[in-house]
Amino acid sequence: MSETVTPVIGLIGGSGLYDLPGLQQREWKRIESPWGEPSDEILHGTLSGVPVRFLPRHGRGHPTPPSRLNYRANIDAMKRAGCTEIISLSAVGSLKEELPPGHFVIVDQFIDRTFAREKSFFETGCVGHVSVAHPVCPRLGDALEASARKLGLPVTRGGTYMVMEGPQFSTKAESLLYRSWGCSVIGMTNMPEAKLAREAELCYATVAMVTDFDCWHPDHDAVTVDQVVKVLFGNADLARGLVADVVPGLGAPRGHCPAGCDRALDHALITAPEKRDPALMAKLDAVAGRVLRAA
Ligand SMILES: CSC[C@H]1O[C@H](OP(=O)(O)O)[C@H](O)[C@@H]1O
Ligand SMILES: Nc1ncnc2[nH]cnc12
Repeated sequence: MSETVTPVIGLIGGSGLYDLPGLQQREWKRIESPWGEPSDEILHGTLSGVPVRFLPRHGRGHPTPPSRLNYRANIDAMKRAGCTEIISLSAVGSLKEELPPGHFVIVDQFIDRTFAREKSFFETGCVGHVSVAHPVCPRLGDALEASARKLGLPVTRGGTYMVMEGPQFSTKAESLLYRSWGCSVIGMTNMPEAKLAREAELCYATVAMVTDFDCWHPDHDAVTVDQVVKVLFGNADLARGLVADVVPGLGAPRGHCPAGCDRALDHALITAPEKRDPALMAKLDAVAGRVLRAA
C-alpha cells in the first residue's frame, strides 16, 4: 500500500545563516538526542502553512568549528523534530572561473576528504551499509533549481562539492589538485552530514553559495574570513528568499521519494538480529526504527 507523507522541511543554515526571521509560529526547542548535543536548539515554525525546522549548523553566534560539530546528533535531532527532508544552505569557495562569488550551485556530488569525524550511525552491534552513489535527492534539487531560476538567482545545477577537514583553508597545491579532479566548490561541512541524512532516510540537498574563489585563482591570493563574511551576508538574504519560494511547493502531501531516499535502509543492515546490541538499537530508534521494528 502506498503511504502519504506529510512533509516537514528541515533547513540547516551554515555560516552567516543563524536564524530564519520569516518563520511564523516560531519557537526554539531543545531536542534531546542519544548521540549527544546538537549544535543548538531547533527553530520550529511554519512558512506559508508548511512546517519547517531550522538548525544553525555552527550554533547561534558560530561557536562550533566544522570538525567539532556533532553531525550525528544534528541529523538525529532533525529527524526527531519530524523532518522528512533537509536542505543545507552552505558557504563554499569556488574551484571554477565560471562560478564567481554570489553564485549558487545546487551540487549533486561530494568528495569526502574529512578524517576527524564520526561518519555513521551504524557501529559494532548493528552494521549497516547504505548507498551514497547519488547523495542528493533529485526531487529536492529540481525544486531548488526551479525556485532559483524563477527568482533570477545566478544558479548552476550539478557539480561536485569537495569536503575538506579544515579549519584552515586549502594550500594552493591542494586547491589546484581539487580543480584537476573537476570539483566545482569546496567547503568543510557537508560530509558526513549528507551520508548521515541518507542513513536516517532523509532526502538531502545542498545550496552551495559561493563566497570566494579559493586560493587557486590568480586574482585571489588567499581566502580570509572577512572576505567570505562580506559576500556571505548578501548570499544569506538571497537564500532566505529561495527558502520562502521553495517551501510551499515541497510542503504538499506526497508519496514516497521516487529516488528511494526514504527507503535507504531497506537492504542495508547485515548484523543478524541475535547479534545486535540492544543499547545501540535503542539509540537508533529515530534513525532506523522503521526497519528495526519491522525485523
Ligand atoms: C566562514 S567560511 C568557512 C566555513 O563556512 C562553511 O560552512 P557552512 O557549510 O556551515 O556554511 C565552510 O564549510 C566552513 O565551515
Ligand atoms: N575557500 C573555502 N574553502 C573551504 N571552505 C570554504 N567556505 C567558504 N569558502 C571556503
